[in-house]
Amino acid sequence: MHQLLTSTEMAKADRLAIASGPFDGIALMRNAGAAVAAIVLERYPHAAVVHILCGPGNNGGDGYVVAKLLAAAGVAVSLWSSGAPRNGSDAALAAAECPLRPKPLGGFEPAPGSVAIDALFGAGLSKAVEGDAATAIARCAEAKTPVIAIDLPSGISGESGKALGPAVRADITVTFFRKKPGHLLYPGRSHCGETIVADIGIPEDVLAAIRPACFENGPALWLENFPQPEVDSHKYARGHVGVFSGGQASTGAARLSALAAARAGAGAVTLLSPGNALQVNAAHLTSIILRKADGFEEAAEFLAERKPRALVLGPGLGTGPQIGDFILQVIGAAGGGVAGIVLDADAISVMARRTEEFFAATRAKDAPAVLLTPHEGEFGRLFPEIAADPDLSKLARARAAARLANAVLIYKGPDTVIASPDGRAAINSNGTPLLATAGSGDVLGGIAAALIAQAMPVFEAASAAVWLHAEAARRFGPGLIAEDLPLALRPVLAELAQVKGR
Ligand SMILES: NC(=O)C1=CN([C@@H]2O[C@H](COP(=O)(O)OP(=O)(O)OC[C@H]3O[C@@H](n4cnc5c(N)ncnc54)[C@H](OP(=O)(O)O)[C@@H]3O)[C@@H](O)[C@H]2O)[C@@H](O)CC1
Ligand SMILES: [K+]
Repeated sequence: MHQLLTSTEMAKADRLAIASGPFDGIALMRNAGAAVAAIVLERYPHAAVVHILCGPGNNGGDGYVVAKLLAAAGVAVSLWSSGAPRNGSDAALAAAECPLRPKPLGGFEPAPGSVAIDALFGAGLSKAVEGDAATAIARCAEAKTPVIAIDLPSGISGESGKALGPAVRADITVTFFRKKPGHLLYPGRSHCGETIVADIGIPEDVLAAIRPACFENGPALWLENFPQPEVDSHKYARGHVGVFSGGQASTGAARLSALAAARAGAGAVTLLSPGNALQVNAAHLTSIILRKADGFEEAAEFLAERKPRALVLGPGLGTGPQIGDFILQVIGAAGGGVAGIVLDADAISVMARRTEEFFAATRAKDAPAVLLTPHEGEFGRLFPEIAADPDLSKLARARAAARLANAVLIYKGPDTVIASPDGRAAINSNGTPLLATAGSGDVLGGIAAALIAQAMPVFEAASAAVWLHAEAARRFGPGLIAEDLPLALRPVLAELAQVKGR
């Protein structure tokens, strides 16, 4: 259920389902309407009136089916239409099968104690909602009428989650077969309320032909690749992570990354510290290995001798010009042995001043895989043209940036998007405002590095890290600070290990 479908992919699912039978278009529409009607009866059994607002397309068609079924169940139904469905469409058939006559939408006023079904626009939304439909949306909001949206809250793009003008704020959104990106990307997500996915008889095997490239992030996406330590595994076989520390006044961020990497299962973690910060790092570390690395030569010695599988560069590293040289040199030297380099925080800000050299390094033939973890501000600095394009959704921005940088991206925010240069993307849905705390990003980088070091492919490792990080925060609850996150991973990891062991 974790695949997210674009409107083109959903239309293909529809066509393939009709071709394979037994349901034709109107039968799928009847199933869709029946699913919505069942939810209305279950959730609002005492509604005084159910207002059904139908648009001119097939979303409206679903509404006519709901009207017929609820009326047959003895519910007081009031039907409103913004225009007759096109002749010959499934919606026209559904309207013809409905015994109720719709009233013109312009006269709609929600009655006290009523519930509204939003069947105005769904996948076919093509422009901003205006006129009677916009007025109807405003009237529901003013009267605080509970709204159940069919497929999408009208006015929200299923593709981008953007509001094209006025948009319904639903309490429940019932969509069909699979969610769409707009259910998870903001502001769409906040317009959906609870999103319920209903089965309308489209067979699962249509997905093999559609090959969706976008997913809701969760264990279903990556559990297969999630590391499980073997009984006889050696600590270095469980993956060695190297984390570069900043100077003596800014060492904490790297230590948070290092500790998180250790908790996330890296067999060994080395903190590479400038000589002037060894004392302060040593005073705070126990199981983490500490090694002096002043400048590139000593870092290169570490790479050659200890053969780490993953590196974290950025937290607390500083933003001086020599840091930029250092990062480019490490990327250049890491190919072959290192499976992935996580570049976060200061590393992103520094590389944003040298994008040409940076992208040349990440695109080089033998470059290690790179994982970038920008928040909104860092994204804007590193990818200014993509960030400034008003037509792109967050999903599209993440994908374009991943392609440009030839890197996996964790584009952070309340709807974090993980994107791979191969076009795959995942949208995270278990985020929590608790994660908006200093040092939380450092922990995320460490978790991702640990999973890469344990042989998880970088896109899957990044997705798993984002999910684990949020899950740990949610379960810990209020009062969370970044120091708590590594230990808070433990119950989440234990549960995953149990599921995987089954
Ligand atoms: N695919 C499936 O498997 C299944 C799909 N099903 C259902 O079908 C829905 C998709 O139906 P759909 O394609 O007919 O699109 P829909 O959203 O009804 O709107 C299109 C109409 O609205 C118009 N219009 C658009 N925006 C407008 C605006 N702002 N202001 C004014 N007009 C506007 C647009 O006009 P046009 O752009 O052509 O000028 C066109 O006339 C889907 O969401 C689901 O509910 C289910 O039955 C189960 C199976
Ligand atoms: K709708």
